[in-house]
Amino acid sequence: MIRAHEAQAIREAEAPLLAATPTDALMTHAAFAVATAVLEELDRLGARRSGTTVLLLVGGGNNGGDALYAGAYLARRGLQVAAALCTDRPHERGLAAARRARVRTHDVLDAAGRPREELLTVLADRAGVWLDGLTGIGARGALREPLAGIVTALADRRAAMPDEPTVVAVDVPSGIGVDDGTVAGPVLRADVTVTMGAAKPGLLARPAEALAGRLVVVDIGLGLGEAALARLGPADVADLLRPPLPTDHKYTRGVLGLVAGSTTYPGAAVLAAAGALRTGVGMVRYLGPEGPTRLVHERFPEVVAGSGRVQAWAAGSGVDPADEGRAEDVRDALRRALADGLPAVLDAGALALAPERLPATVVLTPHAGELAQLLTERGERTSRADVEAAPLPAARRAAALTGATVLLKGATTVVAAPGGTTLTQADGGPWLATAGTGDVLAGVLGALLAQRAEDLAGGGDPDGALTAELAAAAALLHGRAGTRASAGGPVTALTVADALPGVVADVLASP
Ligand SMILES: NC(=O)C1=CN([C@@H]2O[C@H](COP(=O)(O)OP(=O)(O)OC[C@H]3O[C@@H](n4cnc5c(N)ncnc54)[C@H](O)[C@@H]3O)[C@@H](O)[C@H]2O)[C@@H](O)CC1
Ligand SMILES: Nc1ncnc2c1ncn2[C@@H]1O[C@H](COP(=O)(O)OP(=O)(O)O)[C@@H](O)[C@H]1O
Ligand SMILES: [K+]
Repeated sequence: MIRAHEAQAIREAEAPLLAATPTDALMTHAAFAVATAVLEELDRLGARRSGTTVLLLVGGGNNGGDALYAGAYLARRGLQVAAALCTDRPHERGLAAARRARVRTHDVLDAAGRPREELLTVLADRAGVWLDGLTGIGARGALREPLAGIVTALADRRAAMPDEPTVVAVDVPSGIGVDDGTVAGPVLRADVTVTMGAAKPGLLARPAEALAGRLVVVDIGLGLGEAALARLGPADVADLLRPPLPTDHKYTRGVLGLVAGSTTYPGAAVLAAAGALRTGVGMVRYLGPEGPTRLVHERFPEVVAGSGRVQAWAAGSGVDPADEGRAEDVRDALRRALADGLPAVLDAGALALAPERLPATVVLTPHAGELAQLLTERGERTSRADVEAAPLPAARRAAALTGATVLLKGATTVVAAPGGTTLTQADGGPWLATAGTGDVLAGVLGALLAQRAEDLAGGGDPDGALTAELAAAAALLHGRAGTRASAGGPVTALTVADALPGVVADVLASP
């Protein structure tokens, strides 16, 4: 599991260490890790250390101090190091250490505090590695001048260079929303981000996540509390799955009630059923009109049609809320879930049919457009673009407004529980952006809720912490199934579902 902590929590955890250790001990530790990451990156690229020039981009805070100390290490290892001082107040001891190690320093601001673009360009062109130490967790909002202009000029330069430099960000790519993953102004896209103490939420949430490159987390010995955001790995998902026991029978493994598909969209029924069956449940009970039922049976004769006892519900995939008959089936399933205290997934058409408030064991699974509509219907005018610009805050807001757990689909999936648990998963590739994969996901999540119904039913998970982890687990299984089905090429929703048993087996075998 990767755990991310907000800037304030990092500061609070740093404070006692800063007081107890010699001056800059923490910073030199961080800087050593940055220098090591630069050397490893050069080795990976097959570049010679002695022939490489590193350009330090130095801002006025401790982030710039990290860069200066890292530059000193690199200069001692035989690299050519130049520092572009983008502030009139660089970290003093860091600057002295860099100069002692023969780092050449350049003031890239003129007397009026504006960037000397020609000098910056010359320095940028000479360097094979740029180390971004402009701002870290101390930055507030979008980068201001002169840093904004410097970053814009560098980004333009980089795009025009025949051999793009490798960009290593110190702690975070300067200018990202450290706590929420938003990108409000110019940011230099990094190939590697070396982050101190713990990951930050913005490194695991879009759009900022896409600018961070490979993530290296450096342990500097911080005693941190509960994470603000987490990302599951396969071993975490293995702990959440409930594989069958020798004593199990179909009813103890979990029965999923499925209300998906309609005369207009019959395929969704097959896809959601496939997602559930291939993830592993004791039984799927399908409720729907004759056409979709027949289609489900052609593909999955094991599905039982008609109502009966279930442990969890999945409703809404392939249902048009304007189709009154089907809408009533969704409402009926939801009424039963609420009355029986059972967990449920509400997808697609069910989102518009959801009441104002729901329990945390109900998971809403909108994509960005559907989430925008959900928020707008609850009095907070939001567009799809707004959600895409700030998916993490949007998902959290929807969880707070509805009381439900929210799984926001997209290139990175965001899961937010009303109690505050937040996870993001980025396990699949863009080939998953094809019709019907969302229906498969609803089935996968329904299966996981049915498997763990004993822990969720009857008010078992009031703040949604477990529900959210199961939703994130569903996103991991679904994403990995997408990758496995794709093998670099296109997928169809059914091939994603067909890849699930192999992914489940791999996950269960993971250490
Ligand atoms: N305190 C320490 O000893 C340690 C600090 N660490 C580093 O220190 C960083 C935090 O340092 P600071 O608290 O000094 O803060 P930063 O270095 O992140 O940023 C503060 C500087 O940025 C400027 N600034 C703030 N918002 C801005 C904006 N929107 N546009 C332009 N400039 C802006 C401020 O005026 C100030 O000069 C961490 O990210 C990490 O890299 C690590 O070295 C670990 C140890
Ligand atoms: N660019 C992307 N990269 C990775 N996964 C994606 C991307 N775009 C969409 N997905 C995933 O594909 C699925 C699409 O679901 P959805 O939009 O509901 O499609 P549909 O309604 O057609 O089934 C979701 O699981 C989503 O997270
Ligand atoms: K930085």
